Formats: sequence, structure tokens, C-alpha cells
Amino acid sequence: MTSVDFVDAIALAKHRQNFEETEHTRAYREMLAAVRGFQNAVVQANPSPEQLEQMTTSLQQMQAMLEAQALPEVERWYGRGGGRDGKLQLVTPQLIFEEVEDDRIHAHTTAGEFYIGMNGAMHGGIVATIFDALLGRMAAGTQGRVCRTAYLTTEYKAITPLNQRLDLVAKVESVERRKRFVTGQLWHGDTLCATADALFIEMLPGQQ
Ligand SMILES: CCCCC/C=C\C/C=C\C/C=C\C/C=C\CCCC(=O)SCCNC(=O)CCNC(=O)[C@H](O)C(C)(C)COP(=O)(O)OP(=O)(O)OC[C@H]1O[C@@H](n2cnc3c(N)ncnc32)[C@H](O)[C@@H]1OP(=O)(O)O
Repeated sequence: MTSVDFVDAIALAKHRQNFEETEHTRAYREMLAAVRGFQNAVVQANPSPEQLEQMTTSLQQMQAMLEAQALPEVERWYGRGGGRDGKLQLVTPQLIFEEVEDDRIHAHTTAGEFYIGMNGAMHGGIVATIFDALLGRMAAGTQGRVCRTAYLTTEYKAITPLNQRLDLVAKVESVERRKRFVTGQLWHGDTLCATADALFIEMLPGQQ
């Protein structure tokens, strides 16, 4: 199965916005949380040869089980959901959305060891990915506008720590036709760790 079976971004996004939280999808969210826990553990340990053999066999078995059930993107739960706990995804630490208004968002997150760059600091690419997700959510607004990132500039002002609460603020600075200029800040307590400014373009029908 490929991820490109459905090329109209607006139609795909609108279809995927209809997502019912059920006991089954809550179990899926819990499984993703377990994957995050696993990712954090796997980067911290040097397992013994026996443990490695056991792990590799188990992982290969789980991979084969999932590959036998692969679905086209339009049908997958991955990347869907929303609300306070954010989307069902693994590319960033889980973002918790506290206040979502049409021109301002306040969220927070805590990144585990998996997202390490070096010497206790978060990897810079992850900081930028957090901003892409946060500012993309800001551009979507309360109406779920379908937008893509045209540019995203990140400035790193202080190291972003792992395993600590980080506060995220996003704002819409201006809107011109399909263009939304948005900014973001990532704080650790009173320390401003990183800032971003980005342009998001609202998609036209038929665009991928
Ligand atoms: C399905 C996709 C959407 C996903 C979101 C889905 C649902 C929304 C619901 C909730 C959202 C929640 C969370 C969102 C989470 C993450 C969001 C991540 C989004 C991404 O991570 S997405 C991947 C990275 N992203 C790309 O893969 C884009 C590649 N690219 C293109 O697909 C085209 O490039 C496009 C479509 C951007 C524009 O193309 P186009 O043909 O439609 O428009 P055009 O070029 O005419 O530009 C129109 C006006 O923008 C100006 N303009 C354009 N680019 C500029 C630039 N760089 N600098 C300065 N100005 C620029 C022009 O100068 C003109 O300005 P003017 O109107 O003044 O003339």
C-alpha cells in the first residue's frame, strides 16, 4: 500500500477530520503511547546479545502482523484525531493543546530521550518539526483550513531541554488572500528556547 491513493488535499483532509473517538481508537492511542515509551527506552539502553536477539525477533513478528493489515492513507487512524491531546502521531512529542483560538494557540509538551540531539538538548530538527505541527494547527484555525507550509524559519536561542515541560505559543500575525503568516515561541519556564516564523498557504481544490 502506498500513502498516495487520494490526491486532493482538501478532500483527504475533510474526510480525515471525521474521526470518532471510540474504545478501539483509544486503545490505538494507548498503543502509540507505548511506542513512544519504547522509543525512549531503546535509545537509552545497550541490550545484551541475547536481549537483542529476542527484541529483533519480536519486532520482526509485530512488523509482519502490521504489514499484513496496511491500509491506504485515507483509511488510517494514524495522523487523525485532535482536541486537547492532539493528533495520533509519532513525529513530534505529544502536543497538549490548552487554548485554541482562531489567531492564538497555547500548548505544551514534554519530549523524552528519543528526541535527543546531544548533551541533553533536543535535536534541532525536532524543534522545527514541533513548530511545523504547531504553526500548521494555527494556520488551520478553528475551522480546519487545509494549508501547507511554504517556509518555516527557526531560531535556536537556548538549548531545549528534554523531560521538562515546554510551553508553546503560536500567533497569526497577518493574513493576505491564501497566505497566513504565523509565528511561534517555545519556552522552558522563563527561558525562550526557540522562535519560528512561517508562511502557510491555503490549498486550492485539486491540489495535492
Ligand atoms: C493535506 C495537507 C494539509 C495537512 C493539514 C491537514 C488538515 C488541517 C487540519 C488540521 C491541521 C493540524 C495540524 C497541521 C499539522 C502539520 C502541518 C504540516 C504541513 C506541512 O508540513 S506540508 C509539507 C511541507 N510543505 C510542502 O510540501 C509544500 C510544497 N509547496 C507547495 O505545494 C506549493 O508551493 C504551495 C501549495 C505551498 C503554494 O503553491 P501554489 O501554486 O498553491 O501557490 P503560489 O505559488 O501561487 O503561492 C501563493 C502565494 O504565496 C506566495 N508564496 C508561495 N511560496 C512562498 C514562499 N516560499 N515564500 C514567500 N511567498 C511564497 C506566492 O508568492 C503567492 O503570493 P501572492 O498571492 O501574493 O502572489
